[in-house]
Amino acid sequence: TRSTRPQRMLKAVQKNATKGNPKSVISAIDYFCKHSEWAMNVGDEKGSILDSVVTEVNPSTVLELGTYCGYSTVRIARLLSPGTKLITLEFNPANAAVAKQIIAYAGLQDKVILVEGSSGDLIPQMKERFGITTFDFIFLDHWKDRYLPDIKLFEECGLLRKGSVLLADNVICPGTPEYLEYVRKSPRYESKYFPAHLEYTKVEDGLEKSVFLG
Ligand SMILES: O=C(NCCNC(=O)c1cc(-c2ccc(F)cc2)cc(O)c1O)c1cc(O)ncn1
Ligand SMILES: [Mg+2]
Repeated sequence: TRSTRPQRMLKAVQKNATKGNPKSVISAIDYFCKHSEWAMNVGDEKGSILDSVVTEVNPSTVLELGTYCGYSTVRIARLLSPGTKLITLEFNPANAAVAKQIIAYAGLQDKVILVEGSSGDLIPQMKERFGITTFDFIFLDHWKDRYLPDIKLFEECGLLRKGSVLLADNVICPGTPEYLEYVRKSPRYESKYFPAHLEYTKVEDGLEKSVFLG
């Protein structure tokens, strides 16, 4: 049967990247998406903004919602201090299987805990299953209608502390209007929009960075 787009992306990484070299894995995926097939990775333009926020925060506890093929997982994990791990949640088992192999090809498997399941089920389990008290950095890139219910879940589960940083992809395209209204109106967050474009296109999109004020 015909391969899937994530499987073709993995093949492109294995063909064009250097094992153990995260930068070459990132470049191989970006090349594949620009010249072969578009895919919903955060991409190089928004990815550079992601890099700068991760570097600024230098987090000890990290959560990513929506692994997809592991592109942003590799971008984040390559910047983490030694001994720091990131937890990434993926709902779709086929995507998780590809992501696992792409993360391993980059040599970052020891810095990543990939969990299959829905964010709504897994977020309340973070403390007991992974010994998390609070997250320093959260990257939201999963189903766009889950951003708002999940940020409320973070608050209810006591997973945010004064200064926790949430960075959300796709706040313009596909768009997360309810989430944007919530973080921009709430006195409990200091929010800032980083304008960019939908990955590999000229369509307007951007990232919203929201700092929890406690
Ligand atoms: O992660 C899960 N889906 C992918 C989320 N990501 C997106 O949907 C996404 C979409 C687009 C996009 C933009 C324009 C367009 F024309 C088509 C797609 C871009 C992006 O940058 C994304 O991130 C998921 C699955 C599931 O079953 N349960 C929980 N989560
Ligand atoms: Mg996205």
